[in-house]
Amino acid sequence: MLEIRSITQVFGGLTALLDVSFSLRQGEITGVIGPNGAGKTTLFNIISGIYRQTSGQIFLKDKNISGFPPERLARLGIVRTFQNIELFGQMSVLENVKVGLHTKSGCGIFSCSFKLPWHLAEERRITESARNWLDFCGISDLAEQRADSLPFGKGRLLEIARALAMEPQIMFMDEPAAGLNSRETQDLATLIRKIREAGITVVLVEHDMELVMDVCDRILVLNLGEKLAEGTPREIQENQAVIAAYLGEG
Ligand SMILES: Nc1ncnc2c1ncn2[C@@H]1O[C@H](COP(=O)(O)OP(=O)(O)OP(=O)(O)O)[C@@H](O)[C@H]1O
Repeated sequence: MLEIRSITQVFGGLTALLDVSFSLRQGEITGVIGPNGAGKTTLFNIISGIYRQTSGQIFLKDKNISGFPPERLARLGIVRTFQNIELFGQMSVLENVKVGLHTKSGCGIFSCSFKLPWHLAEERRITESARNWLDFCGISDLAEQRADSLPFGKGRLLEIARALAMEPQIMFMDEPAAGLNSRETQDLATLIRKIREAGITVVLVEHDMELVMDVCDRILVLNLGEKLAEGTPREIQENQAVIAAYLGEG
């Protein structure tokens, strides 16, 4: 469904990605792994419209989406979460999710404040939908709390709920397990599978190998900016080049 064709990214004299190609399959969880500096974040930043690649193209189904900015990609159903959680701290948990829904509905926060009948109905629909996504992520009991009062792990779940509220086709998650304890990481694995069951294609960059091997259907391995391997978790764990470059190091 999403196809990356020969992506190269050069920063000054440094080639961060060289001729990387791969395809995402609909409804699968794909992991992107590799040693520090392998180019994982750069690839994510290109696919999510933050960087413009030096060369190469990205296709969503048959549409060339190379160079589309993040808002336009979001409208096409491509959303991402960030490694550093970025919430509206003074707003409630529920309001944080509603912001994403307002952006999508065209019923802006200001126009909704006029409280015309259509807007009231729309506001109710948005609140209900936001509550459903909080429930989906297991944090509906925190709906009225201020976002900046949440423990770190719950903040991560809220960020995921907010991204899901955009109703993505593809969700990119940048190190979702970073900073989580082992219990929270297990719950995250359950949530990621649930996201796939909801029909959303998931891509994660992640250093937690246990999580990656546990949840991913396929894995892309980058090393020094190049594609080193691609395959199922078992194939990757048995791949000699991957063991030598990466998995063997621990
Ligand atoms: N904006 C930038 N300007 C210059 N060089 C950059 C920039 N972004 C990344 N790089 C370089 O590109 C290479 C790949 O970095 P990248 O952050 O994509 O790797 P990574 O696989 O995500 O690493 P990590 O696991 O440490 O996050 C590195 O050598 C990095 O220093």
